This record gives sequence, structure tokens and C-alpha cells, in this order.
Amino acid sequence: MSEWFTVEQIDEDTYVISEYKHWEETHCYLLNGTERSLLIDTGMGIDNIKEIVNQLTDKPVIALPTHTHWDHIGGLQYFDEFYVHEDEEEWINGNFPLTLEYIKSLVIEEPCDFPSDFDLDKYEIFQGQPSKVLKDGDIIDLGNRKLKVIHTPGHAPGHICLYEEAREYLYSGDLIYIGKLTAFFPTSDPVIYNNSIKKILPLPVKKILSAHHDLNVPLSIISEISEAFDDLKIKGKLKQGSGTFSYPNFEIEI
Ligand SMILES: O=c1ccn([C@@H]2O[C@H](COP(=O)(O)O)[C@@H](O)[C@H]2O)c(=O)[nH]1
Repeated sequence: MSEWFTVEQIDEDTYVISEYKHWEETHCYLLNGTERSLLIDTGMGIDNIKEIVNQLTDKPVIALPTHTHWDHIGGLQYFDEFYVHEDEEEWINGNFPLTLEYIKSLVIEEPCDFPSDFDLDKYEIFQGQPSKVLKDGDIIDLGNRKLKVIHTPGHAPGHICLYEEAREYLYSGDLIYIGKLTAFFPTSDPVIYNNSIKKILPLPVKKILSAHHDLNVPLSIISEISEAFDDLKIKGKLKQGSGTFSYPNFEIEI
């Protein structure tokens, strides 16, 4: 097993594959169904995540990034079938707004014990044609498991969360996690981010499976983030350049 990835089992047919050595501390989730498996997010592409996935499922795998920032799409290169939300189809298909040189600088922004065969000169931003383009409300059927696509823009225009109603699992991507939530990129929008939080708020959730950092995400964080955004709205801070605001479990950078 690669030393780059860490694998933890969440329940009998759900795994989290993490890249803890890198400052982004990404998490990808493998959901095994009776007909097919779903890999939610694919990491940075620094090592081959498919080799890990192959040890955890013998079913055909659909790869699905929650959005197409570089640290979520790096592993798409290893999968024949992948889906993206319609609002980021252009980004994955030749028009991502950041240069490769800039992304490479992010890859090595902090010291990191990279795999011995990793070569930054050969690092690429994945580009390709999705096998399916998703929209809000679509259902992904794995056989015995169904995931609902919830369009939650704000961090990125085509950001999605996946909701598994039967287990009350929320795969929250970069919308909700412990750490710095970011709505300051030119393609982010803090008002829309707040609307996306409001979309998630009424869902019954037993487990939040986030894309970064600490996996023990308290369920209360959803309402805490919602209240924080509402407070910033009242104070007229929901516009870009307002700054970074700190709360017990998270920060919001706008
Ligand atoms: O406009 C942008 C968009 C993204 N980035 C960089 O990409 C990643 C985003 O990571 P997330 O995990 O999706 O938050 C991060 O390294 C950003 O710095 C950017 O620089 N500008």
C-alpha cells in the first residue's frame, strides 16, 4: 500500500482515502454499492489513488469531484468514467482559470514528504471530457445506495455536496469542514455560499464527511456556519475583500 495515502473505514462499505502529508490534507470517499462504486473527490494526483481504490472494490468506479479545483481532480486521470456539475464543465474541459505554473507553486507551497517518484516537472492539471454532466437534484445510483446531488456554489461555481439519505451522510466537499472556509477567490461568492449553507441546513445529517482536515466534524458546525454567515451579512461583510473571520471550529475568508 502506498505511503502517500491513508485509508480508514467509515462503515462496512465506505472508506476515506486521505493525503495527510500535504498541507491541503484532502479526503476522498469511496462508496461501494452492489452495482458500482463512487469515488467522491480524487485528491491531488501526486500518487496513484486508483491503486488504492482497486484494493477496496472490484466494481466499476465512477469518479466525482465535488468541484474542479486542482486538489480535488488530480486523480481523475486514472478513471475512465467521471462526472462533473454542469457549471464547471468548461473548467475541466480546457478553461480552468489558473495557470499550471501557479498551481505547481501551490503544490509545493509548504514542505512535504512527497513520494520518491513524484516529479513536479511532470505535474499536470487534469483536463478531459466528463462521461456525464450533473445538475442539482440528480441521483447517482450505486445499486443498493443512492446519492443525491445538491448544487452548493459559493466556494466554486459548480460545487456540489452529495447526500445519502438512507444513512443521513452528507459528503460536504469544501462547503463545510473544520478549518478556513474560502469565499475570497475571484470565482467565489460569499452571498451564494451562504445560500448554499441554507440549502443544507434542513437536511437530517448523522455524519459530515468533509474534503479537508479533521474528520471528526461536529454536526453543530452546519448551524454555526449558517449563523456566522448571517452575522456577517448583518454587518455588511458578505462582500469580497472583507477579511478573515474566526469562530471556534472554523474561519471564513471572504
Ligand atoms: O481562484 C482560485 C481558485 C483556487 N485556488 C487554489 O486552489 C486551491 C483550492 O483548494 P480548495 O481545496 O478547493 O479550497 C487552493 O490551493 C487555492 O489556493 C486559487 O488560488 N485561486
